[in-house]
Amino acid sequence: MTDQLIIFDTTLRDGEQSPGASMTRDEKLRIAKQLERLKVDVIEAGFPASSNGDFEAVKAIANAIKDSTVCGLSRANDRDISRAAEALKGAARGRIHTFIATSPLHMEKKLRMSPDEVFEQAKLAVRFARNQIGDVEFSPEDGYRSDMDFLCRVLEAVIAEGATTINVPDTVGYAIPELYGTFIKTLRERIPNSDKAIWSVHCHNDLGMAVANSLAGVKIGGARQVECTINGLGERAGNCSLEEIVMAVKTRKDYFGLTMNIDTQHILAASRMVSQTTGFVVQPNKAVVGANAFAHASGIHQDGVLKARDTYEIMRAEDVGWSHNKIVLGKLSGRNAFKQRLQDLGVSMESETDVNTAFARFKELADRKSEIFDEDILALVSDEDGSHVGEQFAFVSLSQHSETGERPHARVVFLAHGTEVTGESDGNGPVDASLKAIESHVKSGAEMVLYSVNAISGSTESQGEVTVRLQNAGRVVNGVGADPDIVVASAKAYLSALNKLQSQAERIAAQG
Ligand SMILES: CC(=O)SCCNC(=O)CCNC(=O)[C@H](O)C(C)(C)COP(=O)(O)OP(=O)(O)OC[C@H]1O[C@@H](n2cnc3c(N)ncnc32)[C@H](O)[C@@H]1OP(=O)(O)O
Ligand SMILES: CC(C)C(=O)C(=O)O
Repeated sequence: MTDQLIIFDTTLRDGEQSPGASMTRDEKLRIAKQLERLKVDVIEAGFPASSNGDFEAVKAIANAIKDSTVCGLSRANDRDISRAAEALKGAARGRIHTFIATSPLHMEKKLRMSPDEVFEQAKLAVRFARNQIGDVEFSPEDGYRSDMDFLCRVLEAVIAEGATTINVPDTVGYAIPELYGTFIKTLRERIPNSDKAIWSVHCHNDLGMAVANSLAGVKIGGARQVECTINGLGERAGNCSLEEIVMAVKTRKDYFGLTMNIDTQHILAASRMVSQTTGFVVQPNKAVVGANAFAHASGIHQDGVLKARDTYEIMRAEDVGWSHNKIVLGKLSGRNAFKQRLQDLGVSMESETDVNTAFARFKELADRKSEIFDEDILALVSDEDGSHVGEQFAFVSLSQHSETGERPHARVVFLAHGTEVTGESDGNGPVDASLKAIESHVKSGAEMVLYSVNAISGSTESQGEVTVRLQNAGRVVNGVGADPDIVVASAKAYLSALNKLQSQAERIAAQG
C-alpha cells in the first residue's frame, strides 16, 4: 500500500451545499486557483448537471487548472454523467464522480428502488462513465449505514466495471472513529478486487467527528484519499476540514507515516478566501486558521512560548501561512511578556522599578480593557506616572442639541487653568460637536488616534467608559472618562487626555 495520502477538496461542491454558501462561476474559479496553489490533488469543482451556471463553473475550472485533477459530481444516470464529461472536456486531468445511495433507508424511502435495481444502476453508471473518461470515482451514498454484504457486492461490481477510486461516505455524520475505520478495513479485506482501487473517506461533521473519523478511515481502514473542505464548510454541520486533517497528518507523521503534496503555507490564504467569499466567519478558536490558533493570552503560556515556542505550540504558525504567532497582552499576562513587548517596541526602561511601575499600570488598564494593543502600551509608558498629572482642565457641564436632519450643536463649560470657559461647536454627531467645542477653546492641535466606548456593566443603565487617545508632537496619551451619558464621558476623556499632554509638555519644557 502506498504511503501517499491524496487530498480531495470538495469545497466547491459539498462546501457549496452549505445553505448560504452558493458561489458564482468567477468566485469558484478564484478559489480553485488557490486550491491549485495549495497543491490539492483533486478539486471537486461542482455538480455540472445541477444548473447551467454550475456547468459553466466546472468547465471554466477544468480549462484553467493544470496541476490538480478536476472532478465533477453526477448521479448514477447517463444524463448527469454526460453533462459532467462535457464540462470536464478541457481538463488536463478530469475525473467523474458518480454516486448512488446503498443504505436500506435511502434505497427504500428516497430512491424507491430495490437493492438489485441500485446494484444494476451503479454498475451501468460506472461503465458509462468509464467510456467517457479514464478516472472514475464511485460513492455508495450513505455507505456507512449500508448493509455490509450488499455494499461488498456493489463495490466489487463497480471496481470490476473500472471505478478507480471507491469513496465510502458517512453521509450523515453517524460514524464513530474506531467503528468507521474498521468498516473500511472490513470492506477492503472482504472485496476480492479491492486492491484495484484507491479507497477514500468522506465524513460529515454532524457529531463533530468528521476529522477523527477520516483519520481512523486512513489509519485503521487503510484509505489513501480524504475528502475534505476548507474551513470544514459543507452540508449541515459541514465536512472534514482540510486544514485540520492535513495538519494532523503532517504534525503526527510519526504516527500516520504518510506524505502529502499539500503546500501548507497556502492554507490560511485559502481559509480567508473561502470565508470572505461565502460570508461564513471562521470562529476565533478554530484549529489552524482561527485568529487564536497561535495566540497566547495567559502569562504562564506567554513566558513558556517566549523561552521555547514548542512548550505550547505543536505547529509553527508560519507553516500554515501566519506571519508569526501572537502574544496577546491582557489582564492574564505576566511581567515577562510585558517586558518582551516593551523591548519589541523599542522602549527601554531605566530600572526594574520603572518596569514594575509600568507593569502595574498596564494591569490596571487591562482590568478595564479586554485586549491591550501596542498603542496602549506606548501611551501608557509615555503617560509615565499618572499621579504627576496636574488638572489643568476639568469638566463642569455640557449641553447639546441634536435632532434628525439637523447638524448637532454642543456647548461645553470647563475649567482651563482655573478659569471657567465655554466652547461651542457643531459636529457630525453630539460627541464630535462636544470635542470640537472643547478644542475650539483649547486649540491643542492634537490628533485623535483612537476613540472607544465600553459599557462598564452590560445594560443601558450602566456607565459608559470612553477612551480617547491623542497624539501631538510625537507624544501619545490616553484619556479615560466615565459617565452614564456617553457624550459627557467623551468630553471628560478628552479633557483628561489634554491634561496629560499638557503635563508632559510642561515636564519636557522643565527638562530643558
Ligand atoms: C450526499 C450528497 O451530497 S448528494 C449531492 C447533493 N447535491 C445536490 O443535490 C445539488 C444538486 N442537485 C440538483 O441541482 C438537483 O437536485 C438535480 C438537478 C440533481 C435533480 O433535480 P430534479 O430532477 O428536479 O430532482 P429532485 O432534486 O427533486 O429529486 C432528486 C431525484 O434524483 C433521484 N436521485 C437521487 N440520487 C440519485 C442518484 N445518486 N442517482 C440517480 N438518481 C438519484 C431521486 O430519487 C429523485 O428522483 P425522482 O425525481 O424520480 O423522485
Ligand atoms: C456524494 C457523496 C460523496 C456525498 O457527498 C455524501 O455522501 O456526503
